Amino acid sequence: MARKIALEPRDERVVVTAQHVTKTFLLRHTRSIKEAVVWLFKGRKKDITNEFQAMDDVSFDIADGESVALMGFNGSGKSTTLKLISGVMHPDGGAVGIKGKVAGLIEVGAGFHPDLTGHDNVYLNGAILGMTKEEIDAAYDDILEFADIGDFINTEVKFYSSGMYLRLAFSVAVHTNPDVFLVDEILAVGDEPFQEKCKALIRSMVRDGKTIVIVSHDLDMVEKFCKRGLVMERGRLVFDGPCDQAVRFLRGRALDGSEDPERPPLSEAEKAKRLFTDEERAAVPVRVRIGGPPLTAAERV
Ligand SMILES: Nc1ncnc2c1ncn2[C@@H]1O[C@H](COP(=O)(O)OP(=O)(O)OP(=O)(O)O)[C@@H](O)[C@H]1O
Repeated sequence: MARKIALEPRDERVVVTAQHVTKTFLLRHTRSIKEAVVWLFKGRKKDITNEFQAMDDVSFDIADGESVALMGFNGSGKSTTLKLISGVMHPDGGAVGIKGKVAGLIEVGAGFHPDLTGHDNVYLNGAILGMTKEEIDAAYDDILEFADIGDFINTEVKFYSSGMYLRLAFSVAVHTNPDVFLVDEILAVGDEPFQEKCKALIRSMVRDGKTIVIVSHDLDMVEKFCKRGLVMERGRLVFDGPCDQAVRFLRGRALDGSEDPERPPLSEAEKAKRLFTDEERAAVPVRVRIGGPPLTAAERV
């Protein structure tokens, strides 16, 4: 469970809040025995581990019924953010608050036991996600129908393909009827018909006003599904606004390479190819403060 904090009474519609969240990972460097001996004899000068800040003072609120896309380049901190919301990970600093039941697909098969059959895992996973036995009994046929894995339901899940895992895990998660539904990129391992089925389901959830947070690199898809977009960059939240603007912002970053600290300044020809002019960037507000004075997109670029 995520650390519970008192949600600000200023807006009771808020169902997820992240306040000044930081998360640091310890990176261990593997060394050969020879390198380790040299390291010992040289007085253990350089640390054998170093820290990596995956989330750096990230704050946002998500209101009931919002559909939010969490975007950014590889390693920007999206999955870590989702894990903190789901409660499988805790922040080092700041706080994450959740109102209601959270479920979704963060890692395919997380919560599945490899030696149990699909059937037994439905009950195990359903219980982990907060369902009672009666609720699972009532939803069981629907779970099976949506997963559509036939007789494999009676096979141990260690023999499943990754797509079968996804089908069953997604189906259980959906049928827990969560208040906040989280979806990570993992839809990618399903075949096309199943992906379409999931997308149709997500679309209907959005229509029904369910709170959804989607992490995806499929910008066309998230633009269709989500009203709001958050863009992360090296552990920081750099954009929070309408999803179409967030997608343009991210594509602009990809084109002008401005997220790469090693990159030399842009040539005039490269600048001409950018989606956003400097004036347009200045006009796009960054709604979430990242500490310090209020920012505009132009100041961040
Ligand atoms: N358990 C962990 N231990 C060490 N480092 C980690 C751990 N989990 C994530 N990281 C690091 O934190 C950073 C952010 O990872 P995260 O998975 O949140 O990024 P992401 O934006 O989801 O990336 P991608 O688009 O590639 O999935 C990465 O550099 C990653 O290597």
